[in-house]
Amino acid sequence: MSPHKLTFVTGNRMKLQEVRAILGNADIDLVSKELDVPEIQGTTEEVAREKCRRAAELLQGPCITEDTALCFEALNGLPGPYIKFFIKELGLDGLNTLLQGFPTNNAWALCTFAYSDGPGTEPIIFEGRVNGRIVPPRGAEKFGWNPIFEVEGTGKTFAEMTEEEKNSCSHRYRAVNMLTAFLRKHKP
Ligand SMILES: O=c1nc[nH]c2c1ncn2[C@H]1C[C@H](O)[C@@H](COP(=O)(O)OP(=O)(O)OP(=O)(O)O)O1
Ligand SMILES: [Mg+2]
Repeated sequence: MSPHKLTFVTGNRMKLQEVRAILGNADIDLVSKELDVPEIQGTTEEVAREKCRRAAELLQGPCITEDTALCFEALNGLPGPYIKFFIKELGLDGLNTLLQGFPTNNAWALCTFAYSDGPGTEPIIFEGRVNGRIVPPRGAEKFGWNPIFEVEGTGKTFAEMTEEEKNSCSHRYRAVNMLTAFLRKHKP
């Protein structure tokens, strides 16, 4: 059987690297397209859906996109899909300061993949979630909020894990598995 060709539209090389590692030798030929697709405001699902619709329009073909949210329990799920702007303006220390005075630093990481069959079709959504808490930065500052997200039950931030460790328990790992299960079943 020939591998399933899939175009992943993202401007983030770290995401691409992780998705490739998670896919490993799954029967998927991942092609990447580095486009910066405009992102709307809304719930994580709305943001993810619209991002994929716009990517499919730009590409004029089928594609997948991914949107990552970091959600603080104390803030009812914010910053959520807006985490990128919060990191840019506040930094990792600032995100810790933000939670001072709140009773909990519980958080969850949410990865939302969207699959589109092409322009004009409704994207299908796959979510992966991991619980944890926001802590002062620990580990290498290589990728986004990795140093401040301590994964529940591990005592480690994502930045303190090896790539293999992170890729076998992450929000992204869980979402990719749902996507590949769908593709195997519905797009053989
Ligand atoms: O596993 C992760 N561990 C740590 N940080 C992460 C992770 N995954 C995304 N991130 C960061 C990147 C960006 O600051 C924000 C998500 O924003 P998000 O719009 O989904 O990503 P992006 O704009 O970098 O790439 P894309 O072109 O796919 O939208 O959280
Ligand atoms: Mg983005």
